[in-house]
Amino acid sequence: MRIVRALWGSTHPGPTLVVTVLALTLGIAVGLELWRLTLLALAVFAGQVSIGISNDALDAARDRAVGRTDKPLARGDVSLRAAWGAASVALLVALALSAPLGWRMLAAHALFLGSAWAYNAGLKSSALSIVPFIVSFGIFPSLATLSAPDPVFAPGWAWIAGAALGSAVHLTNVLPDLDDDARTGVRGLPHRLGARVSAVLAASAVLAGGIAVLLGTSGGDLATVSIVSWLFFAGVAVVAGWTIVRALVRPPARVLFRLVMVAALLLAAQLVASGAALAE
Ligand SMILES: CC(C)=CCC/C(C)=C/CC/C(C)=C/COP(=O)(O)OP(=O)(O)O
Repeated sequence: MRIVRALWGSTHPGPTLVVTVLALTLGIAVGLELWRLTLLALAVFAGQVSIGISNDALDAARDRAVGRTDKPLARGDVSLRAAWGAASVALLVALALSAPLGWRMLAAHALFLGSAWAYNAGLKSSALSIVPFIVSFGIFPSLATLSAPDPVFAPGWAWIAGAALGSAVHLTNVLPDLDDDARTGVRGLPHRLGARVSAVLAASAVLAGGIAVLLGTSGGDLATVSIVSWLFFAGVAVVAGWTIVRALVRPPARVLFRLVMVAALLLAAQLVASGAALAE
């Protein structure tokens, strides 16, 4: 039980659940039948487990060096061997569950996972650290549309919204860890840009993503945008705008991280609210 709890704690439970729920809601929005929806959600969940645990396994020595007590592997609650075993099994399960949904979905999910594992394996410490987030989250809406009986890639605006969401997640996820990372030599793009520029870029990306959804779903005719989509977009615009102003006029603080996360969640909700347009 202790091992299972430690492994679960190493999956990055928050992002694992959020990404799984996002896949599920996009699947519902594009009208997948129950068995397809179930496979999609379980495959994405297993993939997230593999990404999260392998990330902590690769970071264990660094996390121990800076005394990260929030990391079960750094605390020694579970062995590295068990972690690698769990991450490998989860990866295989993710691919095996994707296969019945068709080879296109399998290939897209393999790209999503390969890009995320490449981040864990070293890209996180380079100036290209944002690329896996652009690639993985860019293709993410297509995991739902490619799971349909008539598989299609999601439209361009959904790729833009996904990539914007991924960029914002990366640029802000590392903000609270900037000092620890500097001590252990992790220098990704946000470390090079600094907290203020990263927060402004993240909020701008979310805003651009919101505009892409608004224009994309309506084909440029804003009169056809539903009231729900407008409300989510208004939320995105207000929170992102506030974040940008706050980052520019006051010293960077943890509140920026929370603000960008709220704006990113509103963008995800806007994307899901416009989900029916994904399958058109
Ligand atoms: C990479 C990628 C495209 C993932 C897509 C899905 C996603 C958001 C997974 C969350 C787990 C993760 C790799 C967090 C970043 O770790 P970190 O090492 O930067 O930070 P940490 O200190 O929280 O582990």
